[in-house]
Amino acid sequence: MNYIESSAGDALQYMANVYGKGLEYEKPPFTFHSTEWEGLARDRMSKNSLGYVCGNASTGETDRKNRAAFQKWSIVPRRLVKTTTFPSLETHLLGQTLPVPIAIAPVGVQRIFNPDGEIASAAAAASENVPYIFSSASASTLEDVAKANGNGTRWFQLYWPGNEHNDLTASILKRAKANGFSTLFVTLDTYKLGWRPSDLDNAYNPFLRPDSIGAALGYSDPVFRRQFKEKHGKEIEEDLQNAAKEWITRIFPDFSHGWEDLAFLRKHWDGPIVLKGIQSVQDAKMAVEHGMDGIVVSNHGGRQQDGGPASIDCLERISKAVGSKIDLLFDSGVRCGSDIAKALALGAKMVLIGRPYVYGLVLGGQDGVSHVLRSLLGELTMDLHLGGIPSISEKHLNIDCLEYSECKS
Ligand SMILES: Cc1cc2nc3c(=O)[nH]c(=O)nc-3n(C[C@H](O)[C@H](O)[C@H](O)COP(=O)(O)O)c2cc1C
Ligand SMILES: O=C(O)C(=O)c1ccccc1
Repeated sequence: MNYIESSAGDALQYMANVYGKGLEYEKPPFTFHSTEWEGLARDRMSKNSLGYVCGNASTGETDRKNRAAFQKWSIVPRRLVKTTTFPSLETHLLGQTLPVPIAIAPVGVQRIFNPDGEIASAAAAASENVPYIFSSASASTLEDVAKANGNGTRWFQLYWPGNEHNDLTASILKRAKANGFSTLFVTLDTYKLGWRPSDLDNAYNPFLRPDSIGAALGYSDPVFRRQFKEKHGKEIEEDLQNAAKEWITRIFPDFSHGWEDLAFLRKHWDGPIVLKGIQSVQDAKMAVEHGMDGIVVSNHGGRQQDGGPASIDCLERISKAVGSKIDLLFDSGVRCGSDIAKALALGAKMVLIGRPYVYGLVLGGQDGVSHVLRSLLGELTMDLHLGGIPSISEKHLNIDCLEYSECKS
């Protein structure tokens, strides 16, 4: 029996069992070495899926910078900090108190990684008390994912159709709200997919597979269905290839909205709105001016634009400029517990986990995602605990915990 199935609980409890009792039978589903997850998953994926998840924009420079920049920061441990419990990971953002400071980043088409796709990751998120962000490009409907997520905290990520399709956007938002998605994440960096050589070489677009995976949100939407029928004189199921092509043009309209268009979302969404994909201080200030509740400092894991800055460097600058005015969330390049600690110290209140949980999904479905989340949280707790940092509140964990040096690698 592995520890995910057993009653051993979280990774810290597992650690206590191993170090304290040497419980050999309680093996993890796969390694605790977070640096090995990608390599293991690579061996288990088709060429197309591998190219899709591991692929980056052009030369991969942005992705490499995302990783390298973490190493410029070091957590300086403090000694003789008297504590009697493990550090609290509780975080406060978007008017909520949440038990842990990580969330599942929105990732589309998850069935190319495991037949259960989003259903497995949403169930794992709920069981680990980690918020789940549903992608507009999911391979399952939001209704099915909501069911799998049960009482979990779930948020909705919008790929935003052009203004001429505001009726579709309104319909999607209404469904999301009705199914318990409480916060809206609007991804701003992907109105068109980036220049990704892996997918171009494989001539691969997951939407255009024969099963047109990734269009579930559209196919289940009454407005999209009606429009398709009016235009083509048939149901979506009778012409999946055209339906997929049409859906792509809806959620990737080719051109960006403007700041003024946010008013439409505010009118149609009763809850917090978070802009995902912010990198510049100017845009962070604009988000504040436009009354947004949060921003995700993110460059989409370097998948959209090459030659960009490291996202963690942007976080530092944005945090100094607007950290007290708007909730900051962060992603891009987070691979281990100490990366999470550094992002929190630099001002993020929540850190989104992207590729690592996809590797978990490949390696072990729901249990694999749980293992990745538990492992990252266990590691984060130990990094804080041994650093003499009793909680992640600003009082204890802030930039004073970190030392900066130029990266030598
Ligand atoms: C396979 C894959 C699919 C993704 N799909 C979406 C998506 O549908 N919507 C979105 O906002 N971001 C999407 N992202 C970006 C993630 O939400 C997140 O920003 C990114 O993975 C962070 O970088 P990292 O995984 O390198 O840490 C996707 C990322 C990957 C790897
Ligand atoms: O690949 C991505 O980064 C992404 O955002 C996406 C877009 C469409 C379908 C699936 C994922």
